[in-house]
Amino acid sequence: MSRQIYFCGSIRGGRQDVDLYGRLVAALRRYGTVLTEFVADPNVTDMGSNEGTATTDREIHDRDVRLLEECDTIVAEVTQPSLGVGYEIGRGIAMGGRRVLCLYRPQPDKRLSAMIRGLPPSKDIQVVDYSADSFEQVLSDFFSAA
Ligand SMILES: O=c1[nH]c(=O)n([C@H]2C[C@H](O)[C@@H](COP(=O)(O)O)O2)cc1CO
Repeated sequence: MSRQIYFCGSIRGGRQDVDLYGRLVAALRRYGTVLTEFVADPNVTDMGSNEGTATTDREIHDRDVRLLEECDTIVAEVTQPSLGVGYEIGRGIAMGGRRVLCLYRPQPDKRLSAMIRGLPPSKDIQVVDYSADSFEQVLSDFFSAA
């Protein structure tokens, strides 16, 4: 069976990076099935326009926890801070058995949360600094280490 990839990106935390999310999701499709393509949908706004099957916040939460249970790999773009993304990463790690790649674009005057940067690194849990032009190599390195 192909890899089941849960992609996380900010929605209500701000949609500044939605185009990059689209490029990441397109690249991730080469490595497996992306369960959360709606995160990269430019029609989904921070004020909550509907993104498919779930309409209420409870439905969104329950569907996403179910998808987290189904996935074997979590890839999170963590540059734009998002409560939901932080929750998904923590909950996914607590489930155990999932590989996790957090992607961060360093910027002046900002620091990534210690609760993400401080994750104990391993082959299966990585927090990587990257740029919008360099993610292909980062993804290739992460998935080839599986
Ligand atoms: O409408 C939604 N649909 C949805 O799937 N999410 C999930 C997936 C994203 O990786 C993450 C974004 O969280 P937040 O909205 O707090 O930035 O939460 C979050 C929302 C809105 O909070």
